[in-house]
Amino acid sequence: MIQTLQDYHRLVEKLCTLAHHYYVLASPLVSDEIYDQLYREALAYEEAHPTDILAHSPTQRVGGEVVPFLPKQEHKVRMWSLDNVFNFKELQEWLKRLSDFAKAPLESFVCSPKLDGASLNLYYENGQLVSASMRGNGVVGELVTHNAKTIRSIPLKIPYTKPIEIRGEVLLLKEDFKALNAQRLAQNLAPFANARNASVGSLRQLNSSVTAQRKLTFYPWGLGLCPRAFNSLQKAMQEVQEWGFLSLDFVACSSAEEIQNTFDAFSKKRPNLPYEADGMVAMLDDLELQHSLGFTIKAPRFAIAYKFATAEKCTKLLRVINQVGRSGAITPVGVLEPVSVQGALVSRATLDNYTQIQQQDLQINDIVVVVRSGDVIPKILRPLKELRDHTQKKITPPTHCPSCATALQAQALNVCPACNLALLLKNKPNFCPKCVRFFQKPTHCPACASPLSSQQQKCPKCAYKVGLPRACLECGGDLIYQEFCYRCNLDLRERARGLVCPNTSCPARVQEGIVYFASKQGLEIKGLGDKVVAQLLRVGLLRGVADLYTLKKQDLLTLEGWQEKRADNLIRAIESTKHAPLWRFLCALGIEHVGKGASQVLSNAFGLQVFNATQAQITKLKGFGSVEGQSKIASSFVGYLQENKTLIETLLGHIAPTAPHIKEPSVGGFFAGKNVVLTGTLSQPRARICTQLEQQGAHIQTSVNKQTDYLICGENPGSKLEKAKSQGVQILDEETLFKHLKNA
Ligand SMILES: NC(=O)c1ccc[n+]([C@@H]2O[C@H](COP(=O)([O-])OP(=O)(O)OC[C@H]3O[C@@H](n4cnc5c(N)ncnc54)[C@H](O)[C@@H]3O)[C@@H](O)[C@H]2O)c1
Ligand SMILES: [Zn+2]
Repeated sequence: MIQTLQDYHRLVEKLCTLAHHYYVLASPLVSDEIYDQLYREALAYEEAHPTDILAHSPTQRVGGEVVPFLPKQEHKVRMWSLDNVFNFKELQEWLKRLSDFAKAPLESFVCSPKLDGASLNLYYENGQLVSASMRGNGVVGELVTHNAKTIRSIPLKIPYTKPIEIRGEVLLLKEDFKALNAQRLAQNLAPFANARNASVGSLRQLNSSVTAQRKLTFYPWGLGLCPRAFNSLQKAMQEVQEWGFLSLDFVACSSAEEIQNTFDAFSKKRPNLPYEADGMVAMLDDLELQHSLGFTIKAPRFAIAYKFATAEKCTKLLRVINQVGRSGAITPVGVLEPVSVQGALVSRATLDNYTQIQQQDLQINDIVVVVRSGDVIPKILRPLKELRDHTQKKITPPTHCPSCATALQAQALNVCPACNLALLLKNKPNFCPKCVRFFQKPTHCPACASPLSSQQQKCPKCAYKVGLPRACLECGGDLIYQEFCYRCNLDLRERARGLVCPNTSCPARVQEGIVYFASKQGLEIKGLGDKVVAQLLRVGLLRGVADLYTLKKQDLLTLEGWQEKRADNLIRAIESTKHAPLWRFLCALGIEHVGKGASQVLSNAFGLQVFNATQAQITKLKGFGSVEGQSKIASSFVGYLQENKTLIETLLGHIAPTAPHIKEPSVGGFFAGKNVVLTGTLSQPRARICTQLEQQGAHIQTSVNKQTDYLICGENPGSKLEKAKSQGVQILDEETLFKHLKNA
């Protein structure tokens, strides 16, 4: 928000620059939504300080300068701009202002799509098209009759013979725009940034044969000079259509709610419309009333543009802080001047990595474009360098972890710094250094063109070997391994890397690890979000995930903000994870590359023996992306288990994840294929014993039944012992149990 006169002057200068690029040069520097946002900031200041208003402020004038290279023409009746609203509340406010001004309730409106093209004013006399002029500054516009005559949807003759101005929008239909850009690319010409620019550029051509090739379309939306006493805009437009013009949707509405419904319907239809629309125009239908309500300095009072919501906003980047993830990766996060994006106040947004910051030359105090799409974390897209005001400061990457002060290490990025595509193994095709060719794995069989899945080594139809070639197909030379981004082809070898804190006991990493363990992706422990984890770490009740299982209600009750019920709930929530499915437990560990899918495959393949599975066994699993006998998932999983042996053992001492029964145990022995029940107190945690039994192919049952083979009986056995005896189930004491386990 601008506060001072100096800020206001600066903003007006920026807006003038942007408007010049948009209207005159037809090459906008920023998106419309960003322009609209800045425009509104100026407007808000002007409303609060009317005496400060600069006469050249874009809020005070229609459009831009008329371009000098075309003849000028004065409009018979002035042309206008439109004021904007962006939501229902603003629509209601406009309606209220309007009825207050009219001193009567207003009930008859028409709504039409707001076409995003170039305004054109057609003047007819004796039924003949005499002139066509662009809007220009509203009073005078560029005369482009020679070009208008090449547009087939503009009738050169109409049956109405009195002098009349018919106004509408010249645009390129989406299809025609696509074709035009494809053609320009083929001719090595720069493509147009959007259909509006292309339409404006095409209309301003000196040589009308260029315009004629561009397939422009004209839709009428209103009248200027008009001797005939029409009383309804909708009826007038129907009649215009009968004179040979295309028809635009005009929907009659009688209240704010109906206008809103029509807007919602247009928004839904928008992707399927043949043209680009950036909103909807709502107008009073009664032309006489329109006339009597008149105009503000640049726009009619009787009409409003209701703009489609967009996910983009701009705001100032105040500073950058560094977040440490559970893997130690440092993510720079931008602290922003709060801005409302799609109804949510955004004050922080992620910046991905420092390579990107450097590539974009992002600086502190830059005005940045922020997006929020769906429930994804807001993201800073890019800085608006045109709006720099000499207060900008460079951003330097950190050298030490903000949490534990360990020196940071560089690590391969997991996203492409240029286009942000997640980088997977497949981003390593072979590369021939001699003839500079990439060899990517084919998506279709080169021999018979059958489609291939990414895993296939041979074509399913003709059995042609479709893996990567070992030698260059052009020159036969050796291929080298090179990393590059699949989408934008950026060579990633020399790129700066991501930063990581290598300290596994870094407090920030530990905290993130516990939060993840308790999150929806992990064991879903309700009531254990980041704030609670931070508190428990701070007071020393937690040092790692394993401590969750020794947390006591009494300890929680000594902490600030904890009452009986809250403590009970948390303890119960933790307790309830003790028999969580094994795959969830694996997932909760947050091992790199081992997400939900991989955890499920691992759990189904190995059951509780997964903790003993070898890298070679895991690599063989279907879908584990084995490339030349290497699987990222397998090495990451096995590596994690080796490094965290004690942690896993401690966790399995507390909890016994439920695993699917593996019918064919990989290790045979006394318990292979047997159903086993445990009762009484044993000298080792029950979960650990269960794990060992399952590793030998036993199936652990919770109660004794006819299928039970053995009952393992510790001290103070429960009723299970009686039941086992009555069913004739063989009973083993602890000593025998361990003997058999050892012998296996
Ligand atoms: N990106 C930039 O840098 C930049 C700079 C300046 C302006 N702009 C954009 O231009 C807009 C402001 O331009 P403006 O003041 O000329 O207003 P406008 O172009 O948004 O609205 C007025 C125009 O809408 C057109 N229109 C389309 N469909 C219509 C319909 N159904 N009924 C009536 N009119 C219809 C008419 O040509 C009319 O002149 C801003 O909202 C902004 O998004 C962008
Ligand atoms: Zn650290």
